[in-house]
Amino acid sequence: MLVSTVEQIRQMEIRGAGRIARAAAGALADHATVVQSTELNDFVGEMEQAANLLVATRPTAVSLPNAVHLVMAGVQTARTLEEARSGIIASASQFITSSEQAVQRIASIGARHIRDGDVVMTHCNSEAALACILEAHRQGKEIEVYATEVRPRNQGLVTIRTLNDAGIRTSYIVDSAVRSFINEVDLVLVGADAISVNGAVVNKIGTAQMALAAHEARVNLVVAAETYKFAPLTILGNLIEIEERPAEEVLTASIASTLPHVRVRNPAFDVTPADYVDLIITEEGAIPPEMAYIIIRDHLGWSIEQFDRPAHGADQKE
Ligand SMILES: O=P(O)(O)OC[C@H]1O[C@H](OP(=O)(O)O)[C@H](O)[C@@H]1O
Repeated sequence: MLVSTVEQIRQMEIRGAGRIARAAAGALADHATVVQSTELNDFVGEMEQAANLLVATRPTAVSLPNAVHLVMAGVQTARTLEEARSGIIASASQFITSSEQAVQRIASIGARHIRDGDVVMTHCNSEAALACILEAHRQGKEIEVYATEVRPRNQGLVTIRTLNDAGIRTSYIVDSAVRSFINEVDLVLVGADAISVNGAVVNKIGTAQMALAAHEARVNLVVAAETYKFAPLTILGNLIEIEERPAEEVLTASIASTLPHVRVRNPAFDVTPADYVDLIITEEGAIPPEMAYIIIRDHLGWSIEQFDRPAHGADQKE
């Protein structure tokens, strides 16, 4: 299970920041039950190796290290192997349940920000953002969605399938058509893979240009994100790593081999500065991006005081 989960996350068969986090928690719980060690130290070592393997699969979605951190939290202080094992299993199950509840809570808070008659534009396939749209629809609001294609992995297909199944009128557009349609839109609603202490939002590549278009057209941009999408280490000025994926996702190897002077760049995410974000819907409530530090301090338990060196340049640069 550990090896297959690692591979599925790497290959994006399991994808979406929340789903990745829950899959990692589940894989750790499963690994804790199968590890053969008879000594506490060996067990802890094996589990830490598994944790590192999971965290290394995809570098951007901070939900992954946050989930692993929460699941592994008690392991260092466990007095016996059994205590360490049961602690991991319990924390993993607690994380999975609270993550699912967080999405439901975000749906009900987010739906309040979608009005009857609204046209909503979304990008990529975010469970949290879609939950808000589905909940607004369930409440009987007449809404319409513009969903992008999301090159190169086409996650937009998953989004339009979900919207179609719910009976929501949807326009499917190529990524480059965002600005052409932004004036027909009342609200942009997207998810997040990571949110920095200064409120910058890291999400699927193309989000930042959608945000720019929304800003220019004076359309509000709302982000739906669980509190474990906030990145504690950005307090120290650490930047969130933007994953660059294989060239073959963009250009087939057979075409690429005929173009020796062409290099493909394939970043999976981009950074939307806080200035372009109107609201972040978390399970704890809707907050302005400027309140990101409060979430990191009060809900993830990391505060600036715990570090012995001062924070420096905490801006997430683009
Ligand atoms: O957690 P939820 O809201 O489902 O998704 C959050 C974000 O995770 C996805 O990343 P990818 O498709 O795994 O690269 C998208 O960028 C999406 O907006």
